[in-house]
Amino acid sequence: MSRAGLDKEPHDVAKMFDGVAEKYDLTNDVLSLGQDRRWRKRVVELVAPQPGETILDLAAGTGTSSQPFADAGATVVPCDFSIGMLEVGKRERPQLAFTAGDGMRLPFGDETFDAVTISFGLRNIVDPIAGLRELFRVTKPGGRIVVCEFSTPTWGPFDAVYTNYLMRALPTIARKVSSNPESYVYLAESIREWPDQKGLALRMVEAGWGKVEWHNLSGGIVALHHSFRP
Ligand SMILES: C[S@@+](CC[C@H](N)C(=O)[O-])C[C@H]1O[C@@H](n2cnc3c(N)ncnc32)[C@H](O)[C@@H]1O
Repeated sequence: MSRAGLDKEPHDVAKMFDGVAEKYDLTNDVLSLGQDRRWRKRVVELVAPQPGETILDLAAGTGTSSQPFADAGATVVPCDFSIGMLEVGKRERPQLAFTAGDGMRLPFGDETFDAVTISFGLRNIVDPIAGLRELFRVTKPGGRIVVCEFSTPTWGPFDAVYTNYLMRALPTIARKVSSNPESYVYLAESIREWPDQKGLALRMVEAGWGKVEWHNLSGGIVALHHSFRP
């Protein structure tokens, strides 16, 4: 077993991330040509963590997306269902409260968090609307959500070049830098299958969230959707 299928069977997804955990952060930096650092900075700006707040970072993986919230003085709970990713995270960032949990059935009570966020994780959840409902359930009324996910480039010609990168170049580069190159074929396919900016906004509203706005990053390669729990 080296990659999950587009049916996103949870056991296969967790196992696939177990397999890439050791080189996950390095591979991300290489494949995104270093853009991921900029994207992550924008996520933190939008969440705007305040000292004393409690923030859930779902699908946190090794905690790369969680650390900045702790640095800002908030209490962050990085949650993930890949034990391999959690183990690397705990080793690299022992001060963070890594928690094992499935985004479809979160191990937290209702209205626990001031803000919830998920970076490059929602696309992997077998039922994203159910995942968005779970995030809603654990958020306090008035609390906010920021979803960082790959999206659709807004300029047609660029979209064509990007699709070519995704489907051809990315798997080739991944063969050189990743411990599990097949998983990057899944990455490319799952990005192409994922709804565009408006499609994700509609799903968030369907899950109960208030008015959704989004920002495109890197020409729409990534979009940040944000909203609040009414
Ligand atoms: C691409 S990584 C993102 C990690 C981190 N958020 C980041 O920005 O680097 C996606 C993560 O989602 C996790 N994941 C996928 N489906 C999940 C689910 N249903 N519940 C919890 N975690 C899940 C995977 O285990 C993996 O660690």
